[in-house]
Amino acid sequence: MATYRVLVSDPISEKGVEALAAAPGISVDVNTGLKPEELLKIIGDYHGLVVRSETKVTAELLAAATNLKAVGRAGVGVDNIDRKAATDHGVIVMNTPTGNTISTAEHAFTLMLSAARNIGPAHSAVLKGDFKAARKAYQGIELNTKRLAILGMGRIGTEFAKRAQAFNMTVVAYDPFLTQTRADELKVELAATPDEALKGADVVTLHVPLTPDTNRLINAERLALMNKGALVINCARGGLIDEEALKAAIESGHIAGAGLDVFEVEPPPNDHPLFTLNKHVVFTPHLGASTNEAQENVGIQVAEQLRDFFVTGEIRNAINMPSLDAKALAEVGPYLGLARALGKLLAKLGPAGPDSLRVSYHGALAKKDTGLVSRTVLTALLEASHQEGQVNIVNVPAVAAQLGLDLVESTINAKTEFNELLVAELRKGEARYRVAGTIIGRSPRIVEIDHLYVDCNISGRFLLVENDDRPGIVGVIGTALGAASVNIANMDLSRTADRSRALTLMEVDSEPPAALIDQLRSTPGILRVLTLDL
Ligand SMILES: NC(=O)C1=CN([C@@H]2O[C@H](COP(=O)(O)OP(=O)(O)OC[C@H]3O[C@@H](n4cnc5c(N)ncnc54)[C@H](O)[C@@H]3O)[C@@H](O)[C@H]2O)C=CC1
Ligand SMILES: O=C(O)CCC(=O)C(=O)O
Repeated sequence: MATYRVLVSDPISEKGVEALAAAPGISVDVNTGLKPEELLKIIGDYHGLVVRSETKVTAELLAAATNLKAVGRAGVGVDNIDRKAATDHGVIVMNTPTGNTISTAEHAFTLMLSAARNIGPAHSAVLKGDFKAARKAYQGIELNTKRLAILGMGRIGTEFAKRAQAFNMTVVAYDPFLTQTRADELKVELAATPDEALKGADVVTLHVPLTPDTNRLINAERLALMNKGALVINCARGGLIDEEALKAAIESGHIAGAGLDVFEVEPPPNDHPLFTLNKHVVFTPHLGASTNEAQENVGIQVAEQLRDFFVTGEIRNAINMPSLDAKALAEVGPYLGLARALGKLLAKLGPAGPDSLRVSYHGALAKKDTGLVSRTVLTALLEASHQEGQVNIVNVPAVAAQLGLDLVESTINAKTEFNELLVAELRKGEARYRVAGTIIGRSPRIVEIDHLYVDCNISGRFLLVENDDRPGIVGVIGTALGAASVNIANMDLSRTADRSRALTLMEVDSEPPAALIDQLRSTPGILRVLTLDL
């Protein structure tokens, strides 16, 4: 069994490390706190990498990670991972979306309560002996009946809303994917835009990912839409807020305070502009997910996901390719080998520079989760014209797009003579090159080549000969193979209904020599000769 080396470069729970190390064929090194240049030196030795938010998985690191197959993020946000570079290098990126939801919602809620009641500065004042002065200085606000804007109504935003409702706050939410039905279910007002949510809000809490679209989502104009004396809570990502604009709004007295767990740059510099406003802002050092429970959840989840990926090929919570759970994998798994064979076959049969690859699914197969099967056909097709390792299941859509090759998938419930049929067709202009296969019993078989029925294994060495359908050709081929000492293991004959064309597909025990191929190609009546290594 292959051994996969996994590096854990940020601290995760011990149970997570144990779960990974116990998996067959996986060895784990825990090496946290490495400097980027130190990580760069060793990353080439690893097949898997486990990170939290400290390790920056940059394009440079990925370029050096020549053996890397998967990065597991023990947490939600993947903004510390260059997703495009990972995809281009064929590296799967997985996160653990559910393990720290409650802890983060609770932490954001704690920041809201702390900001509303000045817990941070009041605490410091007590320690400094300013008890009496602090009792005067730190009069807070009640949250009861206040209007709360939630930007990002995903897992954490939804948990925050439930807690706010228990405090009798009115909740308005903006999220491009929040429907009116879901908003009604959650008993929140649905805002059509972030501005609509912020207008007249007493508190805003952010629960969106940091992306180019959400960068500086909260700026001076949006802060101005909120009520005077409003609070700003950010337990998502620092880059969501224009920190200078927040400072100005607090200094002007329009915004009363803030609770911030995250910073645009982490760790923040000692002269961070907001640090002078520590009477108004409560800070925590990115602690949202730092509870025993959350860390155990995400540590175990990431370990199990990586283990299953390396041991069984199951893909869960991938952010750069379709996921495939154990049940779906069991259903389509037998088709993956067939898909590879069809892709390789098309690479031999098809033209250079095809326009599109159409993969269609017939019968019961049409109802299964076949995204990975289509990608497998495409990968095998493109591998044939690329250097080893250049194209794989993760980066194949990007490679195909660069080549101008469209992948078109269709599910067709029409009856065929097979219960299930996988058809792959390359198109270039009006020309079509089509192959198909199915599973018979437990055995994957290629059953069609360019509309001619065959019955052929999906692996082995083959000689394909297309010829005019006339007597004697099979004899010529057999004699030539015998003379070259190439033994025929299996042979399949097929012809068109009008008997104009015939196909002979032979599984052979050794590589047919080039001279034999030339000899067959120059034989009258033989139209095409191909060797296939499936
Ligand atoms: N401080 C910490 O330790 C932690 C921070 N986080 C951060 O919290 C974020 C949210 O986490 P989850 O709720 O688990 O993610 P999620 O994926 O369940 O929810 C994110 C929501 O944001 C919405 N969204 C995307 N773009 C938006 C936009 N422009 N405006 C409004 N909504 C938008 C999405 O539709 C989605 O519903 C993560 O991306 C991560 O950055 C997560 C865990 C811990
Ligand atoms: O690993 C951590 O503690 C950070 C968690 C986080 O920010 C996330 O899950 O997005």
